[in-house]
Amino acid sequence: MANNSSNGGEKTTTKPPPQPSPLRNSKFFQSNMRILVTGGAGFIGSHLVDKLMENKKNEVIVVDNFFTGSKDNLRKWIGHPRFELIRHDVTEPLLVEVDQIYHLACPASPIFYKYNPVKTIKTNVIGTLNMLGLAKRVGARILLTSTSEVYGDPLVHPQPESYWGNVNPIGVRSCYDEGKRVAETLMFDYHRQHGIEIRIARIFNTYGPRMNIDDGRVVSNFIAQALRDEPLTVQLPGTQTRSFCFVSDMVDGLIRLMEGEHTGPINIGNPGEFTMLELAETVKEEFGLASGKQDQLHRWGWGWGHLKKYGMHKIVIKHESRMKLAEGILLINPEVEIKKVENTPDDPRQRKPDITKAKELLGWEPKIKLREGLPLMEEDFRLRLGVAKKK
Ligand SMILES: NC(=O)c1ccc[n+]([C@@H]2O[C@H](COP(=O)([O-])OP(=O)(O)OC[C@H]3O[C@@H](n4cnc5c(N)ncnc54)[C@H](O)[C@@H]3O)[C@@H](O)[C@H]2O)c1
Ligand SMILES: O=C(O)[C@H]1O[C@H](OP(=O)(O)OP(=O)(O)OC[C@H]2O[C@@H](n3ccc(=O)[nH]c3=O)[C@H](O)[C@@H]2O)[C@H](O)[C@@H](O)[C@@H]1O
Repeated sequence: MANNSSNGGEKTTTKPPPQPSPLRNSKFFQSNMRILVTGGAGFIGSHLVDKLMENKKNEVIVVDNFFTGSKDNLRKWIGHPRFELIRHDVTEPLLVEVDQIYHLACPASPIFYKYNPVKTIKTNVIGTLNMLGLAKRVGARILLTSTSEVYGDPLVHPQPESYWGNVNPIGVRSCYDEGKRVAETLMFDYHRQHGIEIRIARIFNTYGPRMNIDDGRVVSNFIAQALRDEPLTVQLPGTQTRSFCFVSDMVDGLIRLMEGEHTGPINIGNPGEFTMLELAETVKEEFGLASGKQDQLHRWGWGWGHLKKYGMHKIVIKHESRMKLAEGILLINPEVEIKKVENTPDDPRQRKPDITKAKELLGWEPKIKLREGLPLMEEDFRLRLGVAKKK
């Protein structure tokens, strides 16, 4: 579409979208989808690589600077003929022939992204610019893992994608929150100006195996503290809420978004909302007893829900815990303390995704509840911490 600038300057025309490489129709392309995963050595990225590699038609290239990720997360793929790992910082240009780009490179834990805020915003802005430039050059479809932090400390609850957010532009979290907002802006500008195929996922709090044990995020903190018999540190006020999505559900959502026909942004998260105090209590309950508490109670003919209804479940937990402690099969001390500690500035007070779009446009919704996901993460942490189950 031509448009005349108001001062009679040069006519500007929007270039036609780049045609996919003619090689795309070659037998080779049809037999192999080449996928770049930036940040693929990280928590979500390494689970995404596992899933992508299950498809024998996929070739996966991971680039990562190992700031928060680890080669250990990818050890089972190193040396595999359809897999390549490149140490590369996305703030530097990259040249690889690929068909799809999952752009996950960015430290996710507040402790890490606040450690070097200038680098964090460079990664989000320059890193995303470099990946968009690559997508334009090779005609690749690109997915950005954005975040619920683009809503800031939301005044609308739950958060739909149409909500523009309530973000502090100069706070200690702005490197990440505003960095991701600019990344989204760049994605849409390349889409409108150059016809790049884009996909934007707004990821909500995700947890699961392979999270960094000491990366400071709440679920990893509580589980590591519980296993080390340390107090669970609830940051004030403790009534702030989050909604937690298990990593396998998250990966499923990302792949559906990439393979689908919608640019997004689309919220991907679990609408199950908890306060931090409730989360701490859940960790205590779930880990205060080894598995089998449900069978034990059913043997007694008591339904867990029945007990909870009359508030008796806490008495049973204490009783059961003391029994199992004696039997030496307790995972943690059920009396582990919950300690309230100071919080950091601009911590959002509430967060819950409206996932209507994900359901309707991607046919996706999370399957794993928090009480099902936590034990899967506890097993991973126990093994990595070398905390043997007592029986
Ligand atoms: N986990 C969550 O709860 C969550 C929530 C919302 C959004 N996200 C987003 O999802 C993505 C992955 O998050 P995660 O939880 O796996 O985090 P993570 O920190 O485990 O993984 C990020 C990966 O990116 C790499 N990386 C960071 N900066 C880089 C750079 N400049 N160049 C190359 N590699 C770089 C890290 O080394 C790491 O391997 C991030 O973009 C994050 O913002 C995560
Ligand atoms: O889902 C999201 O979009 C965001 O979720 C997290 O950000 P945040 O929710 O701040 O993550 P946590 O550090 O896990 O904090 C969650 C809540 O737990 C509290 N918290 C944290 C740690 C702790 O030990 N105790 C505790 O109560 C925090 O104050 C906060 O209210 C991720 O770190 C971000 O990368 C991501 O973008």
